[in-house]
Amino acid sequence: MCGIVGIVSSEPVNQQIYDSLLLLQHRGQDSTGIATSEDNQFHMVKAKGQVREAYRTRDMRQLLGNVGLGHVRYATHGSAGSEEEAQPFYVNAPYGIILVHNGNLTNTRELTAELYNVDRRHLNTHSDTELLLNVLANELQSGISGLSLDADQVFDAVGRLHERVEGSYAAIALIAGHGLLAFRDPFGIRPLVLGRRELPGGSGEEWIVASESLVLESGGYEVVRDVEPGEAVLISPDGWMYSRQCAAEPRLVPCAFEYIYLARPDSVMNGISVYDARLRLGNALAEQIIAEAPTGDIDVVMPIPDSARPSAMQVAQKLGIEYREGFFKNRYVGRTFIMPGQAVRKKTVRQKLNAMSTEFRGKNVLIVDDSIVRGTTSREIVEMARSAGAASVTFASAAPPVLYPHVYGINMPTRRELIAHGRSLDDVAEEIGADRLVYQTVEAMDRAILEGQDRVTELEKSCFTGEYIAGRVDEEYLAWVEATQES
Ligand SMILES: O=P(O)(O)OC[C@H]1O[C@H](OP(=O)(O)OP(=O)(O)O)[C@H](O)[C@@H]1O
Ligand SMILES: NC(=O)CC[C@H](N)C(=O)O
Ligand SMILES: [Mg+2]
Repeated sequence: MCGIVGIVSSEPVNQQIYDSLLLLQHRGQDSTGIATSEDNQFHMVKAKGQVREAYRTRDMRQLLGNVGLGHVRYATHGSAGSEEEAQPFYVNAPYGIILVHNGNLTNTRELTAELYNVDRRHLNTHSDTELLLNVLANELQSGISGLSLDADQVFDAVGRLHERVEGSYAAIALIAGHGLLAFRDPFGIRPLVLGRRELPGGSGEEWIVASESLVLESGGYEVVRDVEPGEAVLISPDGWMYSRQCAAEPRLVPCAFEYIYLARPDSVMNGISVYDARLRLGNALAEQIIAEAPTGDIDVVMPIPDSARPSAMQVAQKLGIEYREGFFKNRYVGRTFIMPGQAVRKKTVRQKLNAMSTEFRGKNVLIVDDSIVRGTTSREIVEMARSAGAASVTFASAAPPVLYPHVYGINMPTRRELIAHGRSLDDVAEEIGADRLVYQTVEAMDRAILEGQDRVTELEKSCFTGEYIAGRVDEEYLAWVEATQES
């Protein structure tokens, strides 16, 4: 999962893009990049690591221009450690295009072959984003004659891109001299939101597109709306906004994992508040706990910081059991799950969380997490709770068991790494060392996330059900991913 942002202004955008990326850091920690456009010249800086350490003052000074975009990467295709695969990506024709992408393409093998054999395009990395950019460039190139490019030609090109590309993609591109283009895949799996603000003193207006609404709010932008699934939005360098539905059959099916774990709680996605969804997941989980596990002996409910807090609060309230914070987090350590490599994830859980023994000694604790994926966190946490003196540990997950790979932008590509895959509830409890284990059901998760609105009626939840909505994702594909991707 990555974070993306693009801004069109009548003032320099470098600082605003930097600030926006800081707010999106929770979506990707592997690498980051910013590109700006000044007249017809692009400036670009990319680096490994997090936003704070990636940019120097001299880099920021170089990023001139009133139009720009930025990216924080959490690799799902190719290599997390590769500087060359850090985004944005650039092609020089037609016009010059720079692109950032959140999502994961699934027909990369077919696209790689087509782009070389038919379109005669050179690919220099293993990144799926480079494929997406080259398809866009190719479709733009094939739809123009002469020098001019109008909004309809751009939207036609995005329409042809939708026909060629499978998987998930929310993308933002700069087209030299023509402004900023943003588009979302026909299922709207990954988020993208559009905002606007008046510049102080009536000196014009600015447009922004970003992965999460909190970026807009923090920058003082009015949230205009989500970019629709399949839709493309083009904002000219002088601030004119054009939009069109470019997909033949758009259908909004956003990723459930955004609401469960990935997004910041203070964001609203597709009309659903992430925080409210997490509260409702907590309510539903409490009902499940009541139905499945005797709670009479439980002394305290505890969250695993940070993402589980809203759900854990509701569990405690619904069960009428005291809510306590027993795990403390080192705020200087990033999110564990989105780090590349299992060894570093495992080591980091210990560095990140510490169990305070006074809160555990002799107590029967109910620990709530938003999800159990590889079990890296839960295994360590249960062990820490026991060493801190817990009498018993009940573990509850606000998400259902993760049984299948996620191929649409969350890096859980192989079945063997998923702790619940091929294991019964009791086996998983034993694996993580818990006395009791309770999972949310898929139906209850659906209801909890979707409640209270009618805009979203279905969620992308293949990692729980094994049903993949976009592209050909079958046994052969999953086996190929398992054999080739880093996990
Ligand atoms: O079963 P696992 O493979 O360990 O994955 C699940 C865990 O990873 C995430 O936490 P993370 O530390 O990434 O972020 P957070 O601080 O936002 O909770 C998530 O909140 C779970 O705690
Ligand atoms: N998490 C993402 O959105 C990743 C984008 C792209 N697939 C990459 O690996 O760079
Ligand atoms: Mg967590």
